[in-house]
Order: sequence, then C-alpha cells, then structure tokens
Amino acid sequence: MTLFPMDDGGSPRRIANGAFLAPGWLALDEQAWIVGEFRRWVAGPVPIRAAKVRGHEMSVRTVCLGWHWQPYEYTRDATDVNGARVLPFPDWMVRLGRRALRETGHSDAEVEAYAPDTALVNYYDDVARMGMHQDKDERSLAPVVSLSIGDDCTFRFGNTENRGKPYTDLRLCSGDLFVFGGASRLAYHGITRIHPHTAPENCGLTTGRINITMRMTGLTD
Ligand SMILES: O=C(O)CCC(=O)C(=O)O
Ligand SMILES: [Fe+2]
Repeated sequence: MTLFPMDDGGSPRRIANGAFLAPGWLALDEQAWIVGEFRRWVAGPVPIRAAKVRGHEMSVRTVCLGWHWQPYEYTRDATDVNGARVLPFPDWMVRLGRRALRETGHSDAEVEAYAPDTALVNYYDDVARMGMHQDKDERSLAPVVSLSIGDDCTFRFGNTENRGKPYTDLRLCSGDLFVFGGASRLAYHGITRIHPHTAPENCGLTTGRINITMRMTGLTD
C-alpha cells in the first residue's frame, strides 16, 4: 500500500463537490512516455483532426481511442474523418484511470467499477481554445479523468446550470490530473487560453498542450 501516493505533487485539492485537482500527478518520464504514444495515435489509422461543430472547425485537434467522438455522438468508425476504426482503448489507460480515482479519494467500489472505454486526446496550439460545454454524450455518469501534458492552460470549471458564473479558473500544468464526477459530472467547463512556452523540459512536448480525457461511454457494440 502506498501511504503517500501524492508525494511527488502534493495532495489533491477538492475544487467542487466531486471535482478534484491533483497537481504534478504524472511524473515527467510518464508524461514523456504518453507523448510518445500520442505520436503513434496521430499516425492513424484515424489521423488527428479538428472536429466540425455546425460547419465550423474547432481550434483544438482531436484523436480518439476506443470510441470515436464527433459532434455529438460516439461511433466505432471515424465516419466524419476517413471511415477507419479508431485504435483500441489501451489497458494501461484503464489502470491509470482507476489509479486516478483511487488517489482522489474515491471508494474501492467506484475504483473497481471504473472501466473507461474512450479517450478524447486533444492537442492545443498556442491559440487554441475550447468553449464552455458539458461532457454529456456518454450514457454513463462515471467520472471523467483528465490529464494534461505540455504548456499550461487556463481551465474554467463552472456550474451544472449554464456557461456563466459561478466558475473557477484553474491553471492546469503539465502532469496535472483533474477528475470530475458525482455532482460535478455535468459541470460546464472549457479552456480559455494556453500559456505558450511554459511546458517543462523533458515532458516530451516542446510546444502546445495535450489533454486526455478518459470516459465511460456506457455503450456496447
Ligand atoms: O483540455 C481540457 O483540459 C478539457 C478538454 C475537454 O473538456 C474535452 O475534451 O471535452
Ligand atoms: Fe469537456
């Protein structure tokens, strides 16, 4: 048993009911290893792309694992890109997701029941943003586990009613873990800006930001 699992990055902070931030949760070598995997994911069979929302390309580019997300549904095949099936959801990510829940104070039952089956992997360049939205295309209300690598961003974490106030602006840095479930699972959230040139050396990325959100779709084939 690890008595002090957060030794490297400090204790997780409770941001709202069901929402937790664990700074520096991923070690630098873990971050760099994940960036290496990211380079493989973007190589296909489904290339990274900017999803189109009502005819407009998002500024963020996304590649998916397990299930492919397109506004506003999950499919196995990337029918809005090239029709290919997305890469499988890796086992190591299931384990990482469970570790994330365990280390943010979730119960053994919640940890054991957590079986993420999709990841949206976003790449933000210096000027990319993400507007306030809810993650609500999943049928399961299991927590979303979010990992950040590369440049810092300002993450706006809001309320479950609307895109406006009250919200909390947080700086997410390379290696940070953010988990939102329970009463916060359907909170609006977004990325208001990227802070260029803030990525730590040796995190694997020299420019931009990667964010991985793993989720449980609640879908079966
Ligand atoms: O980049 C982030 O930290 C958030 C990404 C996000 O909200 C999403 O992919 O739905
Ligand atoms: Fe989201």
